[in-house]
Amino acid sequence: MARQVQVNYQEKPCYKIILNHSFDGFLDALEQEGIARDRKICIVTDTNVAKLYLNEVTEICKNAFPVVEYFVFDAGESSKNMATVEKLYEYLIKRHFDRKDLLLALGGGVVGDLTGFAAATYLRGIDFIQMPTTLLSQVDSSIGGKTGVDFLQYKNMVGAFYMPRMVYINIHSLLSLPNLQFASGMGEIIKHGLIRDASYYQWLKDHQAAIQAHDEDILEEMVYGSCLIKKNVVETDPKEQGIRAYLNFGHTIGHAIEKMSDFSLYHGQCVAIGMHSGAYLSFKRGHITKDQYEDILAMIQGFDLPVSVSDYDAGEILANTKSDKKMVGDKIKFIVLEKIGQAAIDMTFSDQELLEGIQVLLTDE
Ligand SMILES: O=C(O)C(=O)C[C@@H](O)[C@H](O)[C@H](O)COP(=O)(O)O
Repeated sequence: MARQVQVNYQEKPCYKIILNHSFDGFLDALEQEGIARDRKICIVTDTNVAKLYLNEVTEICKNAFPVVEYFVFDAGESSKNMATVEKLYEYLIKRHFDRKDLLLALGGGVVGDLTGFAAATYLRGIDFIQMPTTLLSQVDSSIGGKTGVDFLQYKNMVGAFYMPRMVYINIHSLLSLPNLQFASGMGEIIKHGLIRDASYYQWLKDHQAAIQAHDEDILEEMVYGSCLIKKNVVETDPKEQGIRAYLNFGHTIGHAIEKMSDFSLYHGQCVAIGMHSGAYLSFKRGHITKDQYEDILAMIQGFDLPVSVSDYDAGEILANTKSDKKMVGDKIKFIVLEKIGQAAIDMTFSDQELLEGIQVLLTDE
């Protein structure tokens, strides 16, 4: 086995992130973590991931579990809702899944968030394992126990903090990712460096060519580094009472653009665009220099991510930003960079300043 990261919850060991280069080590990982196998398992995945990995993972599970079921839903953010969760509940009820049984989330962020939420609520909570297959889910959404679905016009509006029993990462699955999805994950990875670790940010710059060539050892190093940063943040503040909000850098405006694009832009692309605003406003507040601001833009673009949008109205973006669930009264909980590698919460931005931060994103094309 390659590397492992222990994640604690409320200062007690809770689950491990296990990095590997195939799905083959999954049974050994279950054994190592003392996860019982004399129970039913339901693999939850989407139509895209099912084509790639469902057979392989099902065969592996059949060597360990007496009953292996699978539930496949349509790929995409449009499935991340209560209707899909209800279908999953029904599927589990019909197959007599009880409280000692297990769910396995095989896929990206939508699969992990939705399966985790179903696990948190079905029979008041059954075990689940995260098996993230996208870059974004490996470094971000599978870690920290945020589970949930979108509701009405709000992203991740209904959910629960609910910890997985294990996160099993197969780095090799990154090699089959479409370029846009790989870039989307890089958005969160760049964010990790910017908010928490300047040396990791520099490392990403220094290894850009190898990362983009998908050198598997370098990818492992990068995923491991990001997992460590995320682990550190969620251990310090598991329920987002304080510094966990730093992980929202780029998300406040990013979520608004994601929704306005009708989810045609990937999450990480929208975070990249949102980070542009965050970096710009950090520069305007005098926290970072113009050179650093420009360096951040170049870094984001260097990893094939957008820093602007066309055909959007600044006022509309602001209005959508203000409908984010993270508003405190009429104030936006905005995340800025105090310097490269250190974020801060700032609730003092006026609408005028925010509009200026949005304006820099808009192009005429
Ligand atoms: O784990 C967290 O906390 C994060 O905020 C990580 C984000 O990158 C992630 O997109 C998260 O799902 C956003 O959560 P939300 O509470 O802002 O919806």
